[in-house]
Amino acid sequence: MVDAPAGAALPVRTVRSLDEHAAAVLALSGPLPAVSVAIGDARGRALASDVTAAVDLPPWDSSAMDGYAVRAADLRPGVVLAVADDVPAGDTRTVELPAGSAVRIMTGAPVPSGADAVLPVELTDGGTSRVRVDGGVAAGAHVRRRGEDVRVGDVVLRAGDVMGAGAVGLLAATGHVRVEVHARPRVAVLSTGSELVSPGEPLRHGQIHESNGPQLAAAAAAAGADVVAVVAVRDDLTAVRAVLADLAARADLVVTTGGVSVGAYDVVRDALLADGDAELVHVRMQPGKPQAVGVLPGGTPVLALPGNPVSSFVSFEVFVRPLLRRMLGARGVHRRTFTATLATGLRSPAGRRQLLRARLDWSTGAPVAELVGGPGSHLLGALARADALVDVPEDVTDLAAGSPVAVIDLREHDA
Ligand SMILES: Nc1nc2c(c(=O)[nH]1)N[C@H]1C(S)=C(S)[C@@H](COP(=O)(O)OP(=O)(O)OC[C@H]3O[C@@H](n4cnc5c(N)ncnc54)[C@H](O)[C@@H]3O)O[C@H]1N2
Ligand code: MOO
Repeated sequence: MVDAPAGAALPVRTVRSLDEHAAAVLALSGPLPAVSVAIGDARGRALASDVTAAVDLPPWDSSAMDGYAVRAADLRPGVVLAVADDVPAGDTRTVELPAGSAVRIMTGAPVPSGADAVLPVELTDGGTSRVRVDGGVAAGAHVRRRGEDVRVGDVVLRAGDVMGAGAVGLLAATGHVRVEVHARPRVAVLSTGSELVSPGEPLRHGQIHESNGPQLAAAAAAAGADVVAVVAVRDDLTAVRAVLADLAARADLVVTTGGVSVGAYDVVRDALLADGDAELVHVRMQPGKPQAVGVLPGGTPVLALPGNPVSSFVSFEVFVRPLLRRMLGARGVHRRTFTATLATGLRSPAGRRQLLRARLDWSTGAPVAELVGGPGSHLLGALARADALVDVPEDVTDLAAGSPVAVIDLREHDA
């Protein structure tokens, strides 16, 4: 289906649903090539290959308590055992437990051979040469067996896992110094508009501060990208073409905002049609209707988002972020979604899937979505408060307070 604006000599647009456009965007790239990184730099990266354990965890039978390594059968209340040795954590000797005695041991120290349990110090008089037993424990008590957690050769992390703090700890514990991950996508952000001035500069009538660039750069970095450029240019076709060519040469993905609609000075649209292999799209969504997708000369993918700040924010979430996650090599590229209860009623345009900013209230235990900021795509004031997007299907025009709604969770999660 195409959308040809009446009267004007404007280029035709492909009309698509949000899901159709998201699929077209995801087709732009697969995961980037593998690189090796130190485990200290692995957080937020996706593994390019499975990781196997290089050691057992625990690597040897280990005490879970401060106390005495014993044979459980020797324990009777009131019995006194000779303390044959003292094994602190870090003791690398191979110690043996003589018959009828105890070895003082600390948490994390290797259990002497011959011992089958650790008697916590609280169940004794704490003696250092002789120890009085005040209670008993069963065989196996407080002993962490070699390999009970992880065995050498076990696959502990899989290709496509995005590593959080837990994964980094596991890599270190299982003996890894470096891991193979996918390269971070290098992203260049281009804002267009002659009305844009840098934050901090005084505003003349007709001017606004450039906010999409910093906003998208922050979102891309949070998604795991390496933001290599954040540039703003005037609505000048020659300048936009030159900047796009420069950015294409240094990035794996170029993201633009503004100038993609039907205006007389919508220069991104014109630059992409002049130089790129790109498609102008009318997406049946609100906000985010005008989009373009394609490749720049040299093959660098380009996504052109609408200029309204909320439109670019939402478009990033549903189009750019999944592509970045795919390039990063993540197995799951989409945000978590779940059902929440709508706090207030809403209306939505027929034939456009609406994504409304919301704040989730968890105070009752189940999520309640409170809309923030209104439907206008210029309403930045409440954007920082939004931690979810309420997802209203194309054919739904009215929802009453208390209705169940699908929400996209915007909060960051590891993995
Ligand atoms: N006649 C029509 N006009 C418009 C239509 C339409 O279908 N017919 N669609 C509207 C919709 S929906 C959107 S969304 C916008 C998108 O247009 P552009 O992508 O060409 O964006 P601009 O016109 O350049 O800017 C829109 C708006 O956003 C502000 N802006 C742009 N860049 C930035 C930035 N980097 N930082 C902050 N704010 C920015 C800009 O000043 C405008 O106010 O088109 C509608 N029009
Ligand atoms: O699609 Mo525009 O993004 O509705 O405001």
